Amino acid sequence: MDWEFIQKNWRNAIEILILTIGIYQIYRAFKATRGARILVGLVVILVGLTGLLQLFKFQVITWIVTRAMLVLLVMLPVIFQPEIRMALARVGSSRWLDWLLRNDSRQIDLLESVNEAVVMLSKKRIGALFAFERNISLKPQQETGVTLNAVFSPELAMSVFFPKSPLHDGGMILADERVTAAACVFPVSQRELADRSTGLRHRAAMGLTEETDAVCVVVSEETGAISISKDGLMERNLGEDAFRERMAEIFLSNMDIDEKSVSEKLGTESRRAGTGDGDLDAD
Ligand SMILES: Nc1ncnc2c1ncn2[C@@H]1O[C@H](COP(=O)(O)OP(=O)(O)OP(=O)(O)O)[C@@H](O)[C@H]1O
Repeated sequence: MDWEFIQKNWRNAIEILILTIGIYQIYRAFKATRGARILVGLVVILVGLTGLLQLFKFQVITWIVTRAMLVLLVMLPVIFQPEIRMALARVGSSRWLDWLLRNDSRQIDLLESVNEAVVMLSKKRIGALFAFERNISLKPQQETGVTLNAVFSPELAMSVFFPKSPLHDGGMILADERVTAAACVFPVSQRELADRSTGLRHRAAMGLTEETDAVCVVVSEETGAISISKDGLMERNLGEDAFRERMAEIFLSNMDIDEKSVSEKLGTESRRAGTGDGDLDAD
């Protein structure tokens, strides 16, 4: 490799690198979504069709396919609207931007109340589903439930999810440090899950986090197990400490270390004052 070769080709190398990173990032953003399969299907059909047309040189079909591709190009943003929204939201919620848009202490307080509520629900084996709105609005899901617009408290969560309460069926949505609605219906994940026993509450959490950047917390009615769903994936059977740590990681990752230690302290104190009466069970 001589100097002249490098001088001639360095632009190409950078271009290839940018394209590779770009394509990989698009693949990563789409990977966990339902649109991924449609996209792979479309690419396979297009590559196959183009290969065949090059081989046989059918003029009329080539003309039709070229025009159809243009129409498809216009349709793509419509077909992939949820995936595109999610991909953009992921860019928007990257750690760098989070760092710029710091959280305040209200979020620490809310998180502590949520942790306390979830642990209480788990110990009493009361099934619950919480969704935390982030960058993508959960307005469509809110409209399926009952608007509350209330300050969150563990007592409110217990009352809402208490069996036979009028609002216990469905999920509670939290946005801007408030409870916006309860008894909301979330989209149920259609993914083939290895574990066929996964019930509707857990599937609804995964469905919502597949389609939006929300984070869901599920308390199993059957076992009391606590799970967190993010990006369409489910972290199951988190013990009390693991759950608190994971929540802090997700929601407070952009905070200063001393702010975090304040919240950890709060967590320890409220754990000592916990009102639950049983141990967590695994699924
Ligand atoms: N689409 C949905 N959106 C929100 N909540 C839902 C949805 N579908 C079901 N649920 C809630 O899940 C409850 C049924 O849970 P199911 O027993 O099927 O789930 P599960 O994941 O096995 O949970 P558990 O471990 O608590 O039994 C319903 O009573 C309802 O409150």
